Amino acid sequence: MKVTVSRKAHFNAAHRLYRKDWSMEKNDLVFGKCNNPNFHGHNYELIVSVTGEIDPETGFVLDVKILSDLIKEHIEDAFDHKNLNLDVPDFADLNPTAENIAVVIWNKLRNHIKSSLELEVVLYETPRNFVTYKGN
Ligand SMILES: Nc1nc2c(c(=O)[nH]1)N=C([C@H](O)[C@H](O)COP(=O)(O)OP(=O)(O)OP(=O)(O)O)CN2
Ligand SMILES: [Zn+2]
Repeated sequence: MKVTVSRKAHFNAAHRLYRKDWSMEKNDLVFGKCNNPNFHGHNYELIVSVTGEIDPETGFVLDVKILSDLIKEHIEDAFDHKNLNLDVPDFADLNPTAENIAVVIWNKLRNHIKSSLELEVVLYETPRNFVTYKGN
């Protein structure tokens, strides 16, 4: 019997969507207002879910405090109030789209959660736009 435990988190960050190897015109065409050279920001909402068997001794799939501490240390402290393009090395050469941010978050957390547990990341870039990554 598998159960899913989820934790919500939040970070505020700036970004610009563009490719360094494209002209301004092409970036404008593809990324529109998201290519603003002066950046723009989002209030990102993150839901991290872990699925697995309940430990019969503790009644936990994973102590949600452990999940909360992992998200704070590896995601919130790294991304909150940062410019993703300029301040976060993961995006030095990777466009900080919601898709890429979700994959980066998943990879950062995966190493710290035992492999028998499934991991899913849902990232809301705006209240209406969100992406999901489960590692495949
Ligand atoms: N597939 C993706 N498409 C877009 C992404 C993305 O990460 N993945 N990102 C953006 C921009 O970051 C943009 O800032 C999104 O904001 P906005 O268009 O303002 O958001 P909304 O759709 O919620 O606003 P509306 O008022 O509903 O237009 C664009 N595309
Ligand atoms: Zn944006």
